[in-house]
Amino acid sequence: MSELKLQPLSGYNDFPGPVVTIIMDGVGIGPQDDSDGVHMAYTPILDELLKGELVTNLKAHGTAVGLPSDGDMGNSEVGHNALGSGRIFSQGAKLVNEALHSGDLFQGESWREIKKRTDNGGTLHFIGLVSDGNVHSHIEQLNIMLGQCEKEDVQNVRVHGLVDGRDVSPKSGLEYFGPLEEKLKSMSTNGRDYCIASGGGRMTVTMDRYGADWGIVEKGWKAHVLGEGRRFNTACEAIQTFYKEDQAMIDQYMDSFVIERDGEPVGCIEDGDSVILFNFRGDRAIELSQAFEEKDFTAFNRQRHPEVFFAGMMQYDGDAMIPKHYLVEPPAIAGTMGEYLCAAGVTSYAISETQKFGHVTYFWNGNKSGYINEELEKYVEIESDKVTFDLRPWMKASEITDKVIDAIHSNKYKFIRLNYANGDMVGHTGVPISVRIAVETVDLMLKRVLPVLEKAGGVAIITADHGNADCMWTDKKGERTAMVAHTRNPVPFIVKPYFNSNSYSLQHVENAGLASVAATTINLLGYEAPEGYEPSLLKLILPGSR
Ligand SMILES: O=C(O)[C@H](O)COP(=O)(O)O
Ligand SMILES: [Mn+2]
Ligand SMILES: [Mn+2]
Repeated sequence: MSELKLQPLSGYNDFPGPVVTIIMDGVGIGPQDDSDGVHMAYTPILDELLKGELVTNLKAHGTAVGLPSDGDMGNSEVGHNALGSGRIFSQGAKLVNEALHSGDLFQGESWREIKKRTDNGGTLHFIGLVSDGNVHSHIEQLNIMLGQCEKEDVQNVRVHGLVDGRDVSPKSGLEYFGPLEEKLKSMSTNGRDYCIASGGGRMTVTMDRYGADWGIVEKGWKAHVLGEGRRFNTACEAIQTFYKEDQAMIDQYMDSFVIERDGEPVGCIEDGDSVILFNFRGDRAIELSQAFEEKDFTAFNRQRHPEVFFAGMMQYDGDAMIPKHYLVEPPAIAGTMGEYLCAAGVTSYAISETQKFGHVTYFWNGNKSGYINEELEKYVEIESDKVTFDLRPWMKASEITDKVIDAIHSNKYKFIRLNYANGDMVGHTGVPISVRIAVETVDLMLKRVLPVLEKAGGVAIITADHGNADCMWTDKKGERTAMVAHTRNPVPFIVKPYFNSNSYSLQHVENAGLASVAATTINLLGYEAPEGYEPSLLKLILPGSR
């Protein structure tokens, strides 16, 4: 533990209230036109805060958060990893690419075990998100693995593909499933039999997170494992049929589908088979992993629990070791801010609603679930509604705020962090009227929290993990397409102190990104930032030094 010791910040005077970090999920700084849902919303509080002295923009995408290139939009995982760990780690998207291109992945124990099973007649099933969104998966990574299967002459391969439309454009499924089905067909020579076996929209089928709605995983289990769901001859036929039957249908909400051949599901998962969950990001991969791995599983009735070799693209939870087998070693995110603060005896409080609860705990703590030190920390989850959030854009922001106000009043916590999910979760629906209400909700919450913090004599840090609401549509030759994915825009960074014991100025940091928030927070709590952390965005002005 000794290397986790924080050194006191010289010249620092303590103040009575807490440091409160408010993450406005998905609220980036956009083009300030009518496609920008943050700009379009009525946000008097945020507008005023942005005029303050301790205000800047932060990079929240691409290499600033450990993604392969600056063409990659940010996301909650990499954003909260950076916020909580104060450093930039090469993330799943990048690590998997490296392991695939070097071929290391195919030398690993998991791949070799899978090969043994397929040599013994087992089918290899790939389950995952079929798109190039690069948030949870990338189709090119699936393609490389399929190429290797062909090269190693794996006989039977089935793909259970989830339709995206959330990290990519809302009705783009055929652009990915068309070429994939073609590719699988062309690989089916010399006795090989490769095809898509089942699938469905990612928000309806399989990819639930944080236990928000296990029914989603059950639906996936039924389609992928048991072969239960509406039958089609091909995945493209399924997608086209869903579009035809409902003009308003968008990919992420599609029902499950099962591909049949000669009247039977073409790819149920059976004893002796292998399964690769090819998503690299953990939050929406953990529940399916548990369904495959846990002996005494109670979240839903599996009906049948096949004996398979199950491997994740990565290990999704390093503490709980979920899953046991995986293809690529995840980033080793140690020495997080939470670990340092616990070692220094600093009390903290983390809160969000279900959809983002793991973001301020699990992602924040370097993809580890559970408390670091239960005596010093309190984690609170408010149960999210089970709807598409265009229907309830206020989400649970008020309930979160009530609790935060209580936490400030209690005087028990020196550091409070919270995530308002609205800008992001509603941003993903692409419904402008709802996005506007979502952003206005967050502004109203600031109006509620800040006066309480002012009374307590604390300091607020207000920022976001990436953009989303800041772009609601794209316009091509006068035709608007809903933009439901995250953006590559910077995010606001605002420090609002309500004390007069210290005085700060902004410190210029070249290419400042989200990872600098941790050092800043640790400084505000009275400590030097740990070695290796990205530089703080604030400078403490010592008396007489101005
Ligand atoms: O999982 C999701 O909802 C999206 O793919 C990414 O959103 P998040 O990174 O904000 O969670
Ligand atoms: Mn987010
Ligand atoms: Mn999002």
